[in-house]
Amino acid sequence: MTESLTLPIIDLSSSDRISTAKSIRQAWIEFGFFYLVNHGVEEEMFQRMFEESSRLFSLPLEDKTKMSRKNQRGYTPLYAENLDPSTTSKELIVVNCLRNRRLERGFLHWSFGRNYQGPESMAFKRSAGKQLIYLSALALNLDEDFFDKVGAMDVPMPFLGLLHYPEIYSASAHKDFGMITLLATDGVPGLQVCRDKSQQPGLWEDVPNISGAFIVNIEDIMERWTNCLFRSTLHRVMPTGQERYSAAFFLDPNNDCVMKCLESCCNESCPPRFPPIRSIDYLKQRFRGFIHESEGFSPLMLADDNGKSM
Ligand SMILES: O=C(O)CCC(=O)C(=O)O
Ligand SMILES: [Fe+2]
Repeated sequence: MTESLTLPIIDLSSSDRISTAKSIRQAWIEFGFFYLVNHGVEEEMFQRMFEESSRLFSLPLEDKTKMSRKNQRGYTPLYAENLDPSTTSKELIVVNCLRNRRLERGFLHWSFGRNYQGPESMAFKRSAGKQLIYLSALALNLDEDFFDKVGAMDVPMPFLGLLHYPEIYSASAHKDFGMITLLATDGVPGLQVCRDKSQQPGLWEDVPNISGAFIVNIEDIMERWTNCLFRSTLHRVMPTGQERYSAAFFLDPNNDCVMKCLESCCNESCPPRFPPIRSIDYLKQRFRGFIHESEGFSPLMLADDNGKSM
């Protein structure tokens, strides 16, 4: 039987930012995951977003295919993800949260909470994602605005992935590629993490949903930046026989930001493990081969802020 994991709970509304940053550091070293509460996005917005997601996924396949994935955004059908061909992979719709396209506009409120009054860049400054970036810098003994100073956040790349798992569908074991993920689920179980990927067979633990909380995890870019101090943890979604909806807000640095091992994460006895690399070059390497290039379905490309592929 799979055990349930008790992840730490981080309260974003706490006025003691130093203590919050310490708890985040501990959580990301130990688990790579935590629950985030009091983050400013009301439960009612989660509800509205899942209703809208359900409406979109129930459209006929030909309508969904018209939104086929291009430049990192749009519809990815069942089975198209290339994580593990032996499993039944979910369908998803990816929207870029900092744009004003018709499909994307409706999700801005959800992504940014009630603070959203436009323009999007202002809303982003107050979003839970941005606050987490500030707290992560503090957690790494850096200036709060460190990630602004290195140009990671001047044109951030936040993508909202709406995910749909029909009854028997799942997501195979993977780690996320970017910086930080904020995940909301409709409460149907299935998410599991494997804390020690070297152990064979791996021990998978359930991550129960907490109503109204985000499940937040570190992604590979942050693991690399921190010289593996913070853990990008292997996770998957198992089929439960119930239809399931979730939404993942993937926060990536600006494409041109160069990720160089953070000074607070290396020293003579622990030298940098990875050479510096531009965020876009790293992500391109990682995304290559991730999506099947089937007929009528665009190969995955990364886009700059004007929607041009790079
Ligand atoms: O649906 C979930 O609970 C997890 C989704 C996920 O891990 C992902 O999209 O990267
Ligand atoms: Fe993931």
